[in-house]
Amino acid sequence: MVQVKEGKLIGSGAKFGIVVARFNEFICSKLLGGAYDALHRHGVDDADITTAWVPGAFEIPLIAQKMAESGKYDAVICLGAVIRGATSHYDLVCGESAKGIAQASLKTGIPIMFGVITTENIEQAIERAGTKAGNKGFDVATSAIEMVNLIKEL
Ligand SMILES: Nc1c(NC[C@H](O)[C@H](O)[C@H](O)CO)[nH]c(=O)[nH]c1=O
Ligand SMILES: CC(=O)[C@@H](O)COP(=O)(O)O
Repeated sequence: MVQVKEGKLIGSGAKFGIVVARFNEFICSKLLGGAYDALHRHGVDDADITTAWVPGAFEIPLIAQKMAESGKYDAVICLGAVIRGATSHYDLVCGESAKGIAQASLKTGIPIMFGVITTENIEQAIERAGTKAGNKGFDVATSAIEMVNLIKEL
């Protein structure tokens, strides 16, 4: 009989860190609201959520790793919005943010969720921050709950 493991979407009792970028705050605040909504609707109390604001997506990995290393959190949710400008800066910020978050998760063994939206324009960002494409903050927060419970099952 094949053993199948998957995480339940029950968040009560788990502790979550959130790292959110202030750059494009109009978008990121909506992502944060979506993450709070997901955590609350899956039973997470405000007392079990800690939110840290950083200047931009480039700074997310460091604070996410610090949170993960602290032992205080079962998962860390990273939220940001990188919107392409006129130069190659977009590619560097996206790449380093994604790589840094992934490396921090593997280094610490704590689920660190990639909730940084990377878009070609503001319209695409708005679509992913609570309009026609949903709210990516809600999605990654829900995935964080799943990962916390999956790890407990292993
Ligand atoms: N252009 C965007 C940035 N740029 C700022 C960097 O993330 C970083 O804060 C700065 O280079 C100082 O180290 N950040 C975003 O989150 N989104 C952008 O679109
Ligand atoms: C994603 C970015 O870093 C972007 O906002 C920077 O804009 P620009 O490439 O026009 O300097």
